Amino acid sequence: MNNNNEHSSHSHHNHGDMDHSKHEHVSTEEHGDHKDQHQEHHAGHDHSGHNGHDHHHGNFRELFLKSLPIGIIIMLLSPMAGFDLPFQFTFPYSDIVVAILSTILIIYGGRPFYQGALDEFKQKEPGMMALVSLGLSVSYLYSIYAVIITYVTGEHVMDFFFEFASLLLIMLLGHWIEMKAIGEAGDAQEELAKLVPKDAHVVLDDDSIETRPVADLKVGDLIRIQAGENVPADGTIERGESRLNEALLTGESKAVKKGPGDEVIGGSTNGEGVLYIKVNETGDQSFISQVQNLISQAQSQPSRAENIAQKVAGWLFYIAVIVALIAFVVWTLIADIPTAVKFAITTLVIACPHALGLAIPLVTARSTSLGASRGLLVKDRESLEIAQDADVMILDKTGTLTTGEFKVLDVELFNEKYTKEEIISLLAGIEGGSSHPIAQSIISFADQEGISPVSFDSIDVISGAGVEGKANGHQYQLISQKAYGRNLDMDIPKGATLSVLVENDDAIGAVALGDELKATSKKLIEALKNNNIEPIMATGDNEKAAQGAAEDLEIEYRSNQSPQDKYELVKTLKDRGKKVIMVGDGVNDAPSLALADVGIAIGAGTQVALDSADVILTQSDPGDIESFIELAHKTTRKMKQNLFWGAGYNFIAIPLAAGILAPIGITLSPALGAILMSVSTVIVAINAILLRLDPKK
Ligand SMILES: Nc1ncnc2c1ncn2[C@@H]1O[C@H](COP(=O)(O)OP(=O)(O)OP(=O)(O)O)[C@@H](O)[C@H]1O
Ligand SMILES: [Cu+]
Ligand SMILES: [Mg+2]
Repeated sequence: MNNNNEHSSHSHHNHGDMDHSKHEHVSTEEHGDHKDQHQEHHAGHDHSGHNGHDHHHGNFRELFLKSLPIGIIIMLLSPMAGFDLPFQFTFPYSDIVVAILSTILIIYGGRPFYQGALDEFKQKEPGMMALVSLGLSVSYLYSIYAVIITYVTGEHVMDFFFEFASLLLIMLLGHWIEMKAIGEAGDAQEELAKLVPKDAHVVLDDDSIETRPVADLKVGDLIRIQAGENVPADGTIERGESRLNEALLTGESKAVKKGPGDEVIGGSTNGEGVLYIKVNETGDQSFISQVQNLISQAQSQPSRAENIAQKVAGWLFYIAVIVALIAFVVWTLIADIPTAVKFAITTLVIACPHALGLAIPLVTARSTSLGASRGLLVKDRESLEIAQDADVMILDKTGTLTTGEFKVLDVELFNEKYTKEEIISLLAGIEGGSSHPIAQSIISFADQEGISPVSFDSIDVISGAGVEGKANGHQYQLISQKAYGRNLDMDIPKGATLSVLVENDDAIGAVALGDELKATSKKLIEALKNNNIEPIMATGDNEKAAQGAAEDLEIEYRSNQSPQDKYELVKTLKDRGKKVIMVGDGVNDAPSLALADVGIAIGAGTQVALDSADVILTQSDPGDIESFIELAHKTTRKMKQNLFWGAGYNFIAIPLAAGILAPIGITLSPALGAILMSVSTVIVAINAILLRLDPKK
């Protein structure tokens, strides 16, 4: 088992490359060469570290079931530790039969352990497989030696065939159970992969249907999705209406109603209706495989706790071997060689770097899949450990705490040259180049008024201030009042966001917009305060708008914050020794998201924000920030428990196995040692499975 080292050597920093037409889609795309390296590296050892046994060391279930009869015969024919138990019988030369059966058993049933040990030595990280192999080898070889001596000298020397057989059987059984328990902890990637059906029904030109493997789908294909089927690829609905469940992809548990023109994501579940969709993305480009990439990226970064666990697990092999040698020498001196061999074997077998090696990966696997099912994509695993003792959370206002769906409250004119319609047409035109929530709101407003946008020749975004562009030979800007820098002669509606339309440095119009708090914002602020995380709202919006929202939420705030100001704010707080979480959605939040100890990009944010963030919330629900904090707390707690258990177990088990309590009559047999070692791993796995999130309120 090489769980100890597979996450060690890579830390990928990939930058996504997203199709801007679908902001709700989170995507990352690795650079070609990177990806190859990644896969190559993992080809040798298993990727997730949770199913390595089946791949590398054979199928433990089958090995156990086939080894069982041989093992039982050996145990029946050989006296345990020299004592004849009532169910045992021997006959002349039965020890020769036992020796032959044991040889078959060690070759067949012992193979996975020796192979595992070989892998471990190749990677210069001997671990549990090496220990088990040593234990098996010592008991087997010593017993063969005992049989030979017995026949050569005629004097009976005690053998360990009983111990050898029981040890091997328990090891096989233990690993079979382990594998099952580990499997339960969940593999987010596998769960996602299961969502995509194998076949798709392609509608051909003559309207007939051909069922094709999903891998053969092409962009532009028209496919039919029957009621109740899963969607095979990302696409746009051409015909039909239905409710789709995207729970595993976006965390939205309610089915979403969709009809012609709406986009559907591969992997979501179709409800009652039959849908005809045109395929937009397939394979690597699809939303689901981008999410899978993200998860695998996160899983390839070792977390802090994991680093500790790996170090300790690395030492365990040497500790166990040294203690076993000491036990052997001491027991040879105070008792006899067979006793000494027994204690040495037990010591080798009981030391389980495995529990320690799995302690953290299992919790991570569990917490990643738990997070993903709530729409929390953790790109950087350490962020869970850091967020857990955060001091401050800086929240952006627009789109994070508020809906970002602005209502146009007022359009003001400052120059007789333009009519109101012309101003609105200019506003809508210039916003065509912006991805700011204000832009979408103004464009739909113009659309509703039946006003078509002016066509702009070029548009540039002025980060944190607005947009500028050229149309009809004129230079226009749509910027905040702060950026405009002069007073305006108008009554600004209370709490409104104001943007000024400027032509050649003169205001020709202004638009006042109103936004509302999201339903769960207030609850989030309360939850943060309860968790001793101080919330601060930092917004690029004007003082009045900021104050209004902050008063409703009862939080501290900073208004008129440029991207630079937000960055400075994070920096100042960090310099003061605070752990800072930053939550944002916009382009202008990217620098501070990257600087903060934990950067959370919320919902339909921009690609830049998604790239710089450590955590991505696929929905725009502030309640998910609460879930993230809860996940951080629970994950860290489980990690600590598992680490404590995995390390503490050895602390007690190794001396016990070496016979330290023999003077007061407590000793362990190799078989019991094997049981304890398996149990300790299963406990770690079960503890990880018990990681649950409270139901979303
Ligand atoms: N595309 C745009 N159209 C019109 N005005 C804009 C645009 N982008 C920015 N502005 C103006 O600049 C101000 C600051 O924008 P910025 O993006 O920094 O903050 P914000 O996103 O509104 O608020 P927050 O920081 O809370 O998200 C806005 O309040 C707005 O007046
Ligand atoms: Cu193990
Ligand atoms: Mg913003």
